[in-house]
Amino acid sequence: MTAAADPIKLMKQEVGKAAAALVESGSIVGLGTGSTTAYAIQFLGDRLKSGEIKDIVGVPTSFQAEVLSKQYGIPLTTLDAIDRIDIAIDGADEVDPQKNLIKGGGAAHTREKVVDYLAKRFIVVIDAGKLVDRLGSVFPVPVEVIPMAIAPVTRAIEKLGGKPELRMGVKKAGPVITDQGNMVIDVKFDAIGDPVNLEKTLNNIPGVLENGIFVNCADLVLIGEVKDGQPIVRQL
Ligand SMILES: O=C[C@H](O)[C@H](O)[C@H](O)COP(=O)(O)O
Repeated sequence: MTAAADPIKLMKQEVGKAAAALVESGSIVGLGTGSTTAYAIQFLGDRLKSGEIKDIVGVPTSFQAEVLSKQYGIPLTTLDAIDRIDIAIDGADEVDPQKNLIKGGGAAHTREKVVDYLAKRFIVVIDAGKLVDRLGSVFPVPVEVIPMAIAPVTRAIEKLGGKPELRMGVKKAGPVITDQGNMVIDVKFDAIGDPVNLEKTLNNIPGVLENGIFVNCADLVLIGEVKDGQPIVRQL
């Protein structure tokens, strides 16, 4: 007897495949972080290996993306060696109807923001469970903070009405440390009425490096769903 396929995994695979299919030969590709983007990187590597596309080069947004890209044979570069990113593929933790995002569930939002905003075309890959009417409904906003400023930043966030929580490691004692050597405060807001302003306000607190609100940057959101037992992809 075979085990039933995990529907979330199926949706992520399907949406990852759909995003990888949008990459053309000769492209410089921003490679996002997380479990959904991991499938896009895998399928992109498959297309390269089979000769379906050629001459692509990737810009990874995290150590995870770098390791996966190497595993799947995608050549990599850095931002100082290129003058454009043609397309970026990245996941999200929440997406609202205006295609605004909360990202950073994997603590990679700072590098992701640099790469995703630079891309001429930014494709977001999610499963249907990430769609919300209003940002902040479920997921807290990740805020990357330099370690010496954790206490004052926490107090400043409380004054804004947020409920801050220092992100702790799993299978590691103590806080999560980002690829930049910083910490992450996850901030729960009751509901985010004005994501444009909240993004700026959080980034204006001294000691904050970057937060996970991404506004006005996603060009296309690919949503994985399961319909009649089959995974499908629709667009927002
Ligand atoms: O820091 C991580 C990223 O922003 C991810 O893209 C985001 O958390 C979504 O990840 P996943 O596809 O694993 O849900």
